[in-house]
Amino acid sequence: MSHSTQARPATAHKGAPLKGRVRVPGDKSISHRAFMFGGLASGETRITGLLEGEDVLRTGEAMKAMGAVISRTGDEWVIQGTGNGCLLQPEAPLDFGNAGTGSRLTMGLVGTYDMETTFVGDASLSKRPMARVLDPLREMGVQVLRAAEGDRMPITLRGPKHAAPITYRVPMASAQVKSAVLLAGLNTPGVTTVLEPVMTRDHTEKMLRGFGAELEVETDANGLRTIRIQGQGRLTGQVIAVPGDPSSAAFPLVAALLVPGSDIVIENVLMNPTRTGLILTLQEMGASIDLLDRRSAGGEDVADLRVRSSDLRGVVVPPERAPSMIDEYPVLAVAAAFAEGTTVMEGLDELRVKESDRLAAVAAGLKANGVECREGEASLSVTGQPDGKGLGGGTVATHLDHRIAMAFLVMGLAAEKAVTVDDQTMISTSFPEFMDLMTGLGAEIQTDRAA
Ligand SMILES: O=C(O)C1=C[C@@H](OP(=O)(O)O)[C@@H](O)[C@H](O)C1
Ligand SMILES: C=C(OP(=O)(O)O)C(=O)O
Repeated sequence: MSHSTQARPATAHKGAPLKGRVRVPGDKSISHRAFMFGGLASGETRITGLLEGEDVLRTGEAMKAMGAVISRTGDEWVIQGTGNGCLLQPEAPLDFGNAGTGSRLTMGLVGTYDMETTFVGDASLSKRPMARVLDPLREMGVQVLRAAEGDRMPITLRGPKHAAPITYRVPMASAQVKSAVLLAGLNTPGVTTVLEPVMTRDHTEKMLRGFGAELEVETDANGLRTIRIQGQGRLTGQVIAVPGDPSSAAFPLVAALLVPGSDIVIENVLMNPTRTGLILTLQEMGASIDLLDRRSAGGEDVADLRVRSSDLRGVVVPPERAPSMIDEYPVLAVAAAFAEGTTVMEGLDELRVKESDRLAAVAAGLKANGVECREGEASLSVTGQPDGKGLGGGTVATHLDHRIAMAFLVMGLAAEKAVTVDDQTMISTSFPEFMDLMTGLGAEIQTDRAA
């Protein structure tokens, strides 16, 4: 298992303005799905721009363990898929490391196969709730042979001889749960239906269609989405260019807003409307973010983002916006720490079950660095200090959570005193180039000796 590696702290200091043009790595959600659907389809899938973060690479390893042939040639990843309905029983447990998306989607993907599959993960993933995926799978006939208390990993699934299609209303705003049910439907005869009351990222729907699945979506007047997938259809290999991840772009973006005199461009960022809540919120706060050269690439909207340092003011972020910026709250809270007035964020219940309890981790990190904030059950309010005076000087506990580490390193670039995070190793799960990219823009971040 990977994360027995020693913790490596890092410290960020206030310094010169950030300048330059950068590209962030490929979108994590699309990269996971590209490996999965390519591994399942008939024929060859070729992927450029794939995120080569640990989370995604583990999905690739899992697909290999079930029969896909995956190789990297130059900048391209090439997959020979197993062909529809032909996944093989893996010989060893599938180790998903830190990745909720990889593990939950794969449970859906393989759960309805007539085979036994074991899922393991690191200390963070082993604490995360899996009942949200196991419950609908049970309804489809999947047996959970083993699970730790409260339906947590390690988990062993045994697929049924004949899976049954279901209609499932997703009880929380979660693209992972929606996707797991749709993927289970792929190997189930008949039509599997997912009802989604609150729209979440739609990469599964879009990409499955692109691979040739028979999938239809209807949205009613109240915004309820009905997604129907015809089981046992045929997926065919595709050519995929993965756009830059807006959830990774968020870190250099907020850093450039906060460090006076900064002016940067982040190229080729995914602008799918289910992912742009942070940009909208920051613009409401007064951020100078220009979307340059908006274009369509591989069925997705992308743009180059020009970001200039800006004076921010506090806003109220409505709960219904949460799904479109769910992974961006830690760095938004950091932006709010430098805004005039108070920023109120609501509808954050899902933050409690990410790689860490992000609501608690963010509040503790802000307090350790002199920021006034209040943590509610599912809300956070942060009162800012526009010039960063008096802020910083603390060490933040990251709890194996990449986004907590990156968010607080961004804070250190603008606070009066340096900010230290207790461990930067997890950053490689989603953004291995983070340190190089940030220091290339002029940021002062030092890696400290192993703790
Ligand atoms: O489907 C996906 O690719 C993801 C969905 C989100 O999780 P939830 O579905 O748990 O909200 C998000 O936090 C995660 O980083 C990626
Ligand atoms: C929540 C995240 O990922 P996952 O659920 O895939 O671990 C994230 O990347 O912020």
